[in-house]
Amino acid sequence: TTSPHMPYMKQCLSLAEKSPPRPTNFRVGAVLLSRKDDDPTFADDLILSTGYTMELAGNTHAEQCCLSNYAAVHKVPDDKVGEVLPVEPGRKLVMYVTMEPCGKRLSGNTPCVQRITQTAEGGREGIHKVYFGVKEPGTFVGESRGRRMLTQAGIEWEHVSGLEREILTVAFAGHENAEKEVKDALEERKTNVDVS
Ligand SMILES: Nc1nc(=O)c(N)c(NC[C@H](O)[C@H](O)[C@H](O)COP(=O)(O)O)[nH]1
Ligand SMILES: [Zn+2]
Repeated sequence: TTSPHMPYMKQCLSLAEKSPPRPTNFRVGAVLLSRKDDDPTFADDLILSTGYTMELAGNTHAEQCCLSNYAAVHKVPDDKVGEVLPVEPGRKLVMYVTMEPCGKRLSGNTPCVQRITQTAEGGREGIHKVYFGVKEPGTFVGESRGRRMLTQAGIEWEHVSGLEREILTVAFAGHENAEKEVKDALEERKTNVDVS
């Protein structure tokens, strides 16, 4: 039996494939949903928003577009998205993303971990958990710190395994030596198997 997370990771991968290939970032896809507590088959999930890298104008990330799209629909600026995300007893906000959210961006733009943690404000929990399909490869920022920053902010995360090769192939598509970078990233995974 495949994990119940797999359909969402595949949806994120399809979103990532819409991203214009660039050598300066990764092609990533994200889905934000509301999930009922103790709902093992996720039968009552409600999808709230989706996003992919550079979907929105400028140098934008998938998670950033996912949150920005939701903010736009609710007519608030990006930094106020926490105020319009649903807060319902017995339900939690969950984000699926093909790649570990960034804790640092070479461009200096606000990292997605910060955008995710900012959804918790004014006593609202905000995003409760993040599922991602691969750790961020070392290409731009070396050892990735996103998942550790999520933990420090009290946000749960989990690595959904099984689509690493597909996710990395899409992510690196705009890079000079994409094939080698995918191979290296997969090797990197084999050496330090811990995704903690
Ligand atoms: N999780 C994630 N979603 C994305 O949509 C995306 N593009 C990245 N990419 C992470 C990578 O670290 C940054 O793309 C580089 O650090 C360059 O930074 P900019 O993207 O120019 O801000 N990571
Ligand atoms: Zn990011």
